[in-house]
Amino acid sequence: MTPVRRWERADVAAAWPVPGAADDKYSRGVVGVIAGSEAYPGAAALVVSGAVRAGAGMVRYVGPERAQDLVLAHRPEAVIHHPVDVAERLPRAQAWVVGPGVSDYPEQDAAIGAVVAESAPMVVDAGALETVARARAAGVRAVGAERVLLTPHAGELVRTLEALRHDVTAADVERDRVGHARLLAETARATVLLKGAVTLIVSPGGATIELPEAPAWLATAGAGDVLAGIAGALLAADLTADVAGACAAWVHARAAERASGGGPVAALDVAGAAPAVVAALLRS
Ligand SMILES: NC(=O)C1=CN([C@@H]2O[C@H](COP(=O)(O)OP(=O)(O)OC[C@H]3O[C@@H](n4cnc5c(N)ncnc54)[C@H](O)[C@@H]3O)[C@@H](O)[C@H]2O)[C@@H](O)CC1
Ligand SMILES: Nc1ncnc2c1ncn2[C@@H]1O[C@H](COP(=O)(O)OP(=O)(O)O)[C@@H](O)[C@H]1O
Repeated sequence: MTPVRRWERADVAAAWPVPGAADDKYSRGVVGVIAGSEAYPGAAALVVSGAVRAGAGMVRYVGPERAQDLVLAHRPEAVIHHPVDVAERLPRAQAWVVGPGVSDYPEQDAAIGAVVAESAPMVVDAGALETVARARAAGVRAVGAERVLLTPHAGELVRTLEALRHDVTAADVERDRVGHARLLAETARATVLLKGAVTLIVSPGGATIELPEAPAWLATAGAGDVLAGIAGALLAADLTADVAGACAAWVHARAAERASGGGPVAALDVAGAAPAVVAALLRS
C-alpha cells in the first residue's frame, strides 16, 4: 500500500501558477478543448468556462457549430477551430482537455486522435476515456504519465477498466476506490483522478492524494466538465498531472461552497466562483 497524502489549502497556494510582468497569454498557458457535441453542446461551454476562470492565457475550442455558438455566447474570449483543421494540423497548445460531451462526430474523434499521437499533455474525461486508455495501454504514449490526467467518475472507471479487459463491477470500485484507480493508472500509464465526494488522485508507482470532502451540492450535471477545464488550465501552466488535478479539485470544491452558500449550485456558477477562491487563496 502506498501512503495517502491529504491535499490542503497550503499545498494549493504553493503550487498555483501566478503570472509575472514578463508573461504574455502564450507563456501563461494555452488550453485546447475538444468537447461538446450536437447532443451535449453545454459540456463545451462548461469546460471552456472552467479553463478561462482558472486563469488560462488562452483557450482554443474545437467542436461542432452548435457548441461553438454556445461557447462564444458564454466565453467570447475563446478562439474557435474546426475539428477537420485540427485533425490535419494541431494548433499549438500547452495542454488539451478532451472528451466531455463528445458523441458521434468522427472529425472530432480524429482531432482527439491527433492530440493523442502528439506529445501533448492532456486531461481526458467522459467520451474519450476508453479510447485514450486503450491507446496508452497498447503503447501509444508520446507523453508520460506525469502529464496525462484521466478524470473518471466511478461509473466511467468501471467502463474504462472493462475496455481494458478488466472484469470489474460498480460494487468492486465502491469497495476499493484507491485500488481500482491504481489499476487504471498502471494499465493506461496515466495519472488518474477519481471523482466523488472525496476525490482521489493516483499516479502509477506514486503516492495517492486525497482531497477534503466536497459539498454534496456539487453532485450536479456538468460539474465534472468544469473540473476538467480547471485542470486543463493548470496542466497548461506546466504543473504535473497529479498536482494539477489536486489543485483543480480543491479550488473546484471551494468554488462550489462559495457559489452555493449552503444551498443548491449550478455547474457554470462553480466556474464563476473560481477567480474569487483563487484570489483568497493567494492572499492567505
Ligand atoms: N450540459 C451538458 O452538456 C452535460 C454533458 N455531460 C456529458 O454527458 C455525457 C454522459 O455523461 P454521464 O456521466 O451523464 O453518463 P454516462 O453514460 O457516462 O454514465 C452514466 C452511467 O454511469 C453511472 N454513473 C454516473 N455517475 C456516476 C457516479 N458518479 N458514480 C457512479 N456511477 C455513476 C450511472 O449509474 C450510469 O450507469 C458525458 O459526455 C458528459 O461529459 C454531463 O457532463 C452533464 C452535463
Ligand atoms: N456526493 C458528492 N459530494 C461532493 N461532490 C461530489 C459528489 N458526487 C460527485 N461530486 C463531484 O461532482 C462532480 C461531478 O462530476 P461528473 O460525475 O463528471 O458529472 P458531469 O459528467 O455531469 O459533469 C465531480 O467533481 C465530483 O467529484
